[in-house]
Amino acid sequence: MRRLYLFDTTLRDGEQSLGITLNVREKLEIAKQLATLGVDILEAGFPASSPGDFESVKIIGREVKGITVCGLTRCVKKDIDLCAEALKEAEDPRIHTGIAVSPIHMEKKLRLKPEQVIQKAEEAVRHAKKYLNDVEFYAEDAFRSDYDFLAKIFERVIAAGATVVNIPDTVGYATPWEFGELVSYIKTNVPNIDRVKISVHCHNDLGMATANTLAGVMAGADQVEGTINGIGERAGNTALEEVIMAMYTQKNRYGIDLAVNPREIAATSRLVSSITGVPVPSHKAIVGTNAFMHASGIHQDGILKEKQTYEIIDPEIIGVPRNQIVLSARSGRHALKHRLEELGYKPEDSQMNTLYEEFLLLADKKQEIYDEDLHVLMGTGIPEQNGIKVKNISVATSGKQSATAAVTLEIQGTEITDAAIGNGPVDAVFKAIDRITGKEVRLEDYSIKSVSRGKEALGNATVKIFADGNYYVGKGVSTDVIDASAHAYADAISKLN
Ligand SMILES: CC(=O)SCCNC(=O)CCNC(=O)[C@H](O)C(C)(C)COP(=O)(O)OP(=O)(O)OC[C@H]1O[C@@H](n2cnc3c(N)ncnc32)[C@H](O)[C@@H]1OP(=O)(O)O
Ligand SMILES: CC(C)C(=O)C(=O)O
Ligand SMILES: [Mg+2]
Repeated sequence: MRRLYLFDTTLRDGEQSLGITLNVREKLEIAKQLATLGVDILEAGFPASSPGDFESVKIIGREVKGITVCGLTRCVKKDIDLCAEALKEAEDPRIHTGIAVSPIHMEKKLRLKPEQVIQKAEEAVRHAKKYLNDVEFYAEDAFRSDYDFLAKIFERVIAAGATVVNIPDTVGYATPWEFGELVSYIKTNVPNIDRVKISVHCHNDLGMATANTLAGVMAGADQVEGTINGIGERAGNTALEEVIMAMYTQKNRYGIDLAVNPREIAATSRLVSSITGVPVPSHKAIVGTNAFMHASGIHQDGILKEKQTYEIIDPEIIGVPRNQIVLSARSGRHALKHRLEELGYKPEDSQMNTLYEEFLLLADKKQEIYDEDLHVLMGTGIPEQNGIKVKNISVATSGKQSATAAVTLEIQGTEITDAAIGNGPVDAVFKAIDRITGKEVRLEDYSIKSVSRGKEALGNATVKIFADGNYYVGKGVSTDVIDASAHAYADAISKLN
């Protein structure tokens, strides 16, 4: 069996998605789940980018063990010094340094001659090696580079001590057969390439990131880079869950071994979506809510006769259980506990009474309780309301005219009420919250979607605000959309310093 290493960059390239800014606590929570999933390398951030990113890499390196923790740098000494400093307490640290190698990037962006680029690359790798042994070198925009030049720069960074060479298709321009050829070219034309690991890092601009990554693996790559749910710069990165399951379903055919636990895929996807505020499309491969649903009669008939007629993956393998018990207000604690355990939760007996009371309150409003409701009940997706709690809302609307909202918030133990007029009830509620908190924020995005099913489905509101030069995402869940929206807005504001 050939071992394939999984390099997760959800917290670095994934966080480069427009509008995502995660704080240290949020990044640490995702990092711990990625370690539970079993990725081999976790790229925690770009320490030179901001004090917040530095802190995240430092804390993840300190807290998350049993995994390689990596930080990104440019071929700039100051970036490398900061990265090494941030990784000081990591058990198994890696510096990921590199520079662009395509003619357009070297000439127009870096304004450097090819030989100067090689020198910077060598110096950066040598400098990083002063701090630690494991140094990965990325050749940004490798796919659009001159392959002889690419081979030359890899030869020189390997001589300087690189342990991994990364071949990125930075702008997602490759097709699978071309990308496979590139990896083969590097394998056969770079002296001493067998001393290092080859990594592939693909972007999804043409919708081919996963296909290109697999072509790279078939051509001999040892490591694949990607993000959970495929989030990332522009159209995103390779979705790691797709690579994992492509390998898993084809394990016997290709003889590739991974260290991951596929049962954690669904939970990891949910956590990343919930914390980043980036929804997973319902038809998304592997982790979309419809990925294991069968809608049309001929398919349903086939599935009932033999699951494998239309199902290439047993959903339980990725942690999506087949639902056998229908939960309602008539269910008891045993049924609730059984289903929660099937979903992967481990409720303590002492928690069950409170959980059951909350369950009954929800079940009285709904005919049926679905798994999505239970995830919300268990707190996955319900944000902590740090400091600001929504205590009461009353809204009056008059047809097409403006709406009035009175809102009571509890801020650090004190209840404050105020009212405002708005262009519709949600706007009125947000304006009342602004009056109470006195914060200057700009609403960037607002969406509400159902997170469960049925007439009384839970509404999941996501609010993105801009304040103090940063974006903040807040979430709120309730059977009442105005209430969910108010919680989401208060949650976003509570993240401001
Ligand atoms: C393909 C990728 O995903 S690469 C990673 C992208 N991630 C990021 O950019 C992280 C967020 N970025 C940042 O916080 C900032 O851009 C910083 C801290 C990295 C740099 O900020 P600044 O010093 O203000 O530079 P700015 O971003 O405006 O310009 C980039 C500079 O780095 C140079 N540069 C770009 N890539 C590299 C590299 N890999 N190695 C060396 N120099 C590089 C550019 O040529 C430019 O140099 P110049 O100022 O001499 O023209
Ligand atoms: C920094 C490198 C690895 C990158 O993200 C890219 O080239 O896409
Ligand atoms: Mg990238």
